[in-house]
Amino acid sequence: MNRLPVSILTGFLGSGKTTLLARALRDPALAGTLVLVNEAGEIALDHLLLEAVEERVVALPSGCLCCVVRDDMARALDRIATRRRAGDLPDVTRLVVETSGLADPAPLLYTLAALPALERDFRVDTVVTLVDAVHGARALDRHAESARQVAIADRILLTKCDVAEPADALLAQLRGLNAAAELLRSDACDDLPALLFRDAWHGDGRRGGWLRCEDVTPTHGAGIATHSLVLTQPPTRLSFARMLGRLAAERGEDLLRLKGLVEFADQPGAPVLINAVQHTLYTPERLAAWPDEDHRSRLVIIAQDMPRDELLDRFAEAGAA
Ligand SMILES: Nc1nc2c(ncn2[C@@H]2O[C@H](COP(=O)(O)OP(=O)(O)OP(=O)(O)O)[C@@H](O)[C@H]2O)c(=O)[nH]1
Repeated sequence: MNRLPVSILTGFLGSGKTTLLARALRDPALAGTLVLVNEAGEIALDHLLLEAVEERVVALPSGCLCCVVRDDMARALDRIATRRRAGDLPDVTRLVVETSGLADPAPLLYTLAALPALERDFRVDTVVTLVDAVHGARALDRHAESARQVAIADRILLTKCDVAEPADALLAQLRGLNAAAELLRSDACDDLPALLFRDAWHGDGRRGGWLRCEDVTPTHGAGIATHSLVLTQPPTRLSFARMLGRLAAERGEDLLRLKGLVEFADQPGAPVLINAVQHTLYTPERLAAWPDEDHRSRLVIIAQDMPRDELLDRFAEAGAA
């Protein structure tokens, strides 16, 4: 059975997640989409707002997607997987998880990857983070969760551009937090199924779009920066795996996202797609060929309070820089 693609929809309180999801679910292309909603308040309301598809929406108990609720999430996912395997959900082809506006979404990605039972059944496709063009800058300044939601995104969607044009300062802030993500506006985005699901982790990797981002020095108070590294020497698979394992173990909290295409000395000819979120290293995937003419091994790392020199030292240790 194929793994169910999962889209994670995140964004600070009131950024427009439920509004967007209600719009998206009216699209026939998303007919087979199951939705998990996780809310911050005591009373779950969002699932009521998604009435058009209520039978497809499961509201989790209140709370953030932090350690406490991770169990509920894991249980909900496990139930979906079990029912699918039993042939109970023949029409379900995708899953959207709307996170609480107060949640750091990294633990959810961790839950999906770290539990073998879930990794077998689900595949994180895209992380979409909504940022309110009106209040977004303030949320980013005041709430670390908001910054982490942006840092972990594959796509950042600016909402409420009908009310205010996003300020240059906000755009610079977003770029400073995550130069690798695609930056889109909701008023110019009609194809919501394609926004939520585009096989970003793998598809983007093949096209290498996110690898073309430039280095960005930390401008944000939270100390989150995007580092682009080009490896000058091919590491061996073992030295690279050891180094990444150490990085994830020692600095996992601060390693928000790592993606890369690396050609190994002991496996030349094609690159391997590397993906990590915090403590979680996803199974590397060997591509059939380089996605474009650029055959340099390269990585994009979004991290908090991690000086570039520290990263360079670690890669040098693995014989890669
Ligand atoms: N003008 C305008 N209003 C919007 C837009 N998107 C959302 N809103 C409004 O913003 C408010 C909050 O939107 P929600 O969709 O509830 O936001 P949310 O992210 O689900 O909120 P939480 O569940 O609290 O995290 C609602 O009143 C929406 O109608 C937009 O693009 N333009």
